[in-house]
Amino acid sequence: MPQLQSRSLRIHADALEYLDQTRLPQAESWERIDSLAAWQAAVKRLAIRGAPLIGLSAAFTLAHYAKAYPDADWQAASDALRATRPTAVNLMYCLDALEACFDAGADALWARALALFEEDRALCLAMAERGADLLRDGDRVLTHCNTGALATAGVGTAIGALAVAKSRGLKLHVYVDETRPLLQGGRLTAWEMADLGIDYQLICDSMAASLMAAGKVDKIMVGADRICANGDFANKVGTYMLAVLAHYHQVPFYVVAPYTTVDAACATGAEIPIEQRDGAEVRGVAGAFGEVNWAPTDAPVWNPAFDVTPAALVTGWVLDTGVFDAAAIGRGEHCP
Ligand SMILES: CSC[C@H]1O[C@H](OP(=O)(O)O)[C@H](O)[C@@H]1O
Repeated sequence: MPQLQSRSLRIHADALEYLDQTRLPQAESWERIDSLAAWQAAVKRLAIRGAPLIGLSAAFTLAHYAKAYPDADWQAASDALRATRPTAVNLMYCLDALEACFDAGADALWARALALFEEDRALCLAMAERGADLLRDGDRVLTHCNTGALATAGVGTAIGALAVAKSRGLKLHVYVDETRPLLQGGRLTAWEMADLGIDYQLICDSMAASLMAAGKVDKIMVGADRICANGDFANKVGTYMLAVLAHYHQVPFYVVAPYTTVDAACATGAEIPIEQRDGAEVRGVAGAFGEVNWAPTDAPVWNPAFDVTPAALVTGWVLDTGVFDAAAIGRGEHCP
């Protein structure tokens, strides 16, 4: 019986189980993590994904490692986890938090990991409430990638706002970007929309422009992997395209994230490390549904996992502590 669990994590005293997100929606397959390498492999292939979830699962993996290997080099272990995916700052936030407890021993790491998990669960609900406050009955909302319960310890970030709005009785229609190349929208958000009973339509990323031109989108809500001190932010590739379109079509564009996604040490988006991923992800696709390659096997590929949206294109930053403009983020007003 897990001590704690979320939609995609089961936390035991000595191990972690995760819902393999590469196999959704066709299969709900739970896998076990019992080593640093197992966590790294799961995160690298996005079986574990989503900025908050990456950080939280790393925290428990490090805490388990410290308990199992009290005389090992915990800093080297933390450094190995930190290097796995460079863009989502929640990973660094969680590992920094555990490293600050090294002198207090393994039990302190475990307690800190539990606190981080409960913190994220609370942050999700807080930001979801604020995001839902921005929605109106009948709104047609466009989302990108996946920002639901699968990616966090709680109700999610942008999708959390949709879930809370639905629980308040608002009728929404959600356009779900399939989100090439790994299809987090088509596979995971569509699955979560059905689970939440929210009316939605799945679209190809290339269809978003025509939707906005037809006046069919009232708001856009996306997540974030790292928000800079000036409000620039990194999110799944394709987000910047939506922001430019939203600006042109005067559609309100919101980023929804916990305060733990804000990196005050990162002055502007130019400083965000953008993860470059294997070209095979663009030449074809694989999952529980099977595998197919449509491009020439030697087709050269450019595959950045994220892109950066400048603060000037953002209507508001919806955090657990409130809804802010770029200047307020820069003044640190979002900090609890
Ligand atoms: C609440 S998850 C935030 C963020 O993480 C996703 O990236 P990935 O699927 O590569 O882990 C996506 O950018 C979401 O918006």
